[in-house]
Amino acid sequence: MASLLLRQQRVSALGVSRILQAVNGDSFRLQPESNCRTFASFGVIIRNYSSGKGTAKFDFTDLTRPHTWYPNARKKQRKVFLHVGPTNSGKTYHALKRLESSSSGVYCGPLRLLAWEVAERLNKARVPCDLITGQEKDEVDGAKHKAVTVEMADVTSDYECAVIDEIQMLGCKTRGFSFTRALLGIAADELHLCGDAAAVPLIQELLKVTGDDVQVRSYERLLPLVPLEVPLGSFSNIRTGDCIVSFSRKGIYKLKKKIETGGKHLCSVVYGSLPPETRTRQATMFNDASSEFDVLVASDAIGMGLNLNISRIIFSTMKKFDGLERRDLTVPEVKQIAGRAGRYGSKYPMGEVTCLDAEDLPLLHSSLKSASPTLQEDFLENAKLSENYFFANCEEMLKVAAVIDELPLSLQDKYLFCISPVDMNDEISSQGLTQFAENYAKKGLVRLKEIFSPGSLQVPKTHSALKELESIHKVLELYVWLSFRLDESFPDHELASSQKAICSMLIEEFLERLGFQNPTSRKLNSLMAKKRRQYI
Ligand SMILES: Nc1ncnc2c1ncn2[C@@H]1O[C@H](COP(=O)(O)OP(=O)(O)OP(=O)(O)O)[C@@H](O)[C@H]1O
Ligand SMILES: [Mg+2]
Repeated sequence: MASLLLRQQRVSALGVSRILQAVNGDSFRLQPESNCRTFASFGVIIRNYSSGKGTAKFDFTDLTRPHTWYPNARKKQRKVFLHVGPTNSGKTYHALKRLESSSSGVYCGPLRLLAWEVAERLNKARVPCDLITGQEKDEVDGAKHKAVTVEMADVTSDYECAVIDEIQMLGCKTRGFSFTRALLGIAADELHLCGDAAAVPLIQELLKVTGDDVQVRSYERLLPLVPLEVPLGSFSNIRTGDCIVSFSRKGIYKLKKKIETGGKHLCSVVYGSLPPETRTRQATMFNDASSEFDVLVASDAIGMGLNLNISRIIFSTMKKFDGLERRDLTVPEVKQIAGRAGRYGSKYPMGEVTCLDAEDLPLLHSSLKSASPTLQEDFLENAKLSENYFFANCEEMLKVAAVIDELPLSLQDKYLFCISPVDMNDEISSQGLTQFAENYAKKGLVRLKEIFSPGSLQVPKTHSALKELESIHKVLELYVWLSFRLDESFPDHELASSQKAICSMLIEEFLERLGFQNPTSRKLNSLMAKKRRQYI
């Protein structure tokens, strides 16, 4: 099923006075009402066609036709190409070739790293391309192309060509609605969708009603991926080009330490809560053959679309805590991660994959042999929805809603805070959000200095200080995000951006110092200092 998100205010006692907006339908108008304390009551799903003048035609229940929410896209008969196949099979490559040769276009990816990679690539190919993510806007003179994270996709502009990468994510409970919105809403003559074949039947079904012309192109892996019969066993068997996978931050640093203690390798690290720019630099260092960082320790943050020079993936575990329980990795997860090994065009002729422990090998082998389960309708929770859709998981938003519900803010502002990139499970980050929202409600102006003293940042000395710095980075990132949307009320955009950059530099400094604890020779130290200068 494809995910949808709607925002709502509860219908008042009279039943008609509260106004709702379908977020997916950018054509709808929002009419916030005062004294509305109902924002935390997401969950009841209602849609309204607002006239903008107080009188409105209501259709509270019919959510069965989301494709009609995007009139711009519906004016076109789009040519839709579905590029499907396993990882590393050239799906994105072919879609990007088409994007590059079009007169205007947009690339929508699930990760900032991917959007960044595409903007780099197009600009290098002399196709000026803007980079737009929730937190950054890098505009290039004369650009007719954009590389964006899917949440930033614009459904009001016209493009010749659009690419939505990792389209199977439209089934994702938390972020899927943005993929659904992009799929139904982008007004492009040609729409290229790249991803897992598991999404084909659902997309064909969803696009039956749009009048688009849909073609499927299947790809084969460009380099073989070989599941090994033997586990890694000992860390002394680690070699250049290895990527060892762990799903916890703690686990990642433990592995890094173990490998570096051997004195032969230095490890780049990539995991979700690292600042994105740090992730990019760590990945770049690993990819650079002249860098001493020849081994990667990563979480599943590397699992989507990224091109890394990995020769062998080693699963340190086949279990992952998903917020509720520690469970086995799913077939698509194993395939996505394992598929990172053996990048076409790198120096490795094939990819290999294994586990640290022999007991995990059977699950690895069986997962790689299994077909990914197709995305399909598995429940009809709400009879008012068309059977191909389900509602987005709003849990994270509800946590924010609960915090800001009492504040005297307009519905629009409350909604903005609800969709902001805050990690409410992180104490510092959630305190940051609360304070921003409170100060904004009180004074309409939020100065960064009120909650943060510039100049106070230092290289962390302990893991808990590192964690704190990661959280501070999140708060600064939140400020930058808000400053893009409420620029007059959050005027310290430059300061927040520069402090954010310092934060990630300090984190990287810590990561590099970790690498110094063990290396054997002075020569290596001076090499590292040189590298560090290069990457700063
Ligand atoms: N025909 C080609 N010529 C040259 N390079 C190619 C070609 N096809 C793919 N590549 C390169 O191979 C690598 C993998 O391709 P790509 O990223 O398109 O794979 P993908 O199928 O999208 O994988 P994933 O599922 O991981 O996103 C990239 O570095 C890409 O530039
Ligand atoms: Mg890809």
